[in-house]
Amino acid sequence: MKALIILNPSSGKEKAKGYEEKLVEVLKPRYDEINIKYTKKKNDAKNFAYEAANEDYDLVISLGGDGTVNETVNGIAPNKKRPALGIIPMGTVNDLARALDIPLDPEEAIDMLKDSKEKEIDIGMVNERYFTNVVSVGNIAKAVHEVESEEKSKLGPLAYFIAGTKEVINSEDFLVKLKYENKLSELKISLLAIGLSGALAGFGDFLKEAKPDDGKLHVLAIKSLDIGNALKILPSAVTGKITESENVIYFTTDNINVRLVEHEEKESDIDGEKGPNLPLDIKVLPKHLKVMIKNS
Ligand SMILES: Nc1ncnc2c1ncn2[C@@H]1O[C@H](COP(=O)(O)OP(=O)(O)OP(=O)(O)O)[C@@H](O)[C@H]1O
Repeated sequence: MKALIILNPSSGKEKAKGYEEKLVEVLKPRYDEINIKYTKKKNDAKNFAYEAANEDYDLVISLGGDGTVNETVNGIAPNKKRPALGIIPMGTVNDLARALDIPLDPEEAIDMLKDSKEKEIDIGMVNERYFTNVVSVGNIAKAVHEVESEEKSKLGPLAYFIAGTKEVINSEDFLVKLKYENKLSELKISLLAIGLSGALAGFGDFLKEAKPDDGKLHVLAIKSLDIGNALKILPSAVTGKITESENVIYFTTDNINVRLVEHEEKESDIDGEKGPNLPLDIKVLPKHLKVMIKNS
């Protein structure tokens, strides 16, 4: 068994390297070959993961923040034979770790690997890129990623929603054309989020219906929002019933095309990073990625 650790020395306020030794010790009983590669710049993690898949590695561990996880997934995903992904979260948001209940404390995440199992999860493809959590159009995702971690752990989904709501209210509506499963709809909205799991942009249990391996894209569109109807949505968001709210359109599909009707340009956000401008072609790749999770 072969494992590769992709370590971003700049992650987690440059603390990532401090976890290297412990991680190697924990992997030793299960893996007879363990290698470490350090990233220096953009796309290193993606290239290292791609090479590892072609060199028959069984496991690739991302020791870094969400940027490193995203690149690692983008390196693993295009291959026929795909190593499992391990996540030692060193970021501020750690979306995928949150969604899969992987400990957010790096020490605990390393300890988890002593007794872990592989889980196959869906990932998505948007234009030529892979994503693990959510593609959004509108200002909400940016806002969500700006919420302080302390606020997050105290308030949970509520903190995200409040941050998001502020941005949604301040953002301009836009007209989109959605094409999915032979249906065509034109909507005036202030936010569109297309996600794989319930942790839409870190919303925790925001969408109770969504499971990381249900083979579906969960499409959530919020119609024009003012303070009044934002406050109406709030209680349903906290209880995970946002889809029942009258200002929200929610459906599932396995692929969708999103284009603008009036605006000339609008950019997307993919898993908290800048994505391509619209139009977007999005599809789900069911159970395409194996991730190490708690064995319980
Ligand atoms: N040795 C390095 N020094 C500085 N930057 C690096 C190095 N290696 C990779 N990077 C850059 O680090 C970024 C990814 O950082 P990281 O994995 O910490 O994600 P993040 O999204 O910044 O995390 P978060 O915002 O959650 O803390 C990428 O843009 C990559 O180009």
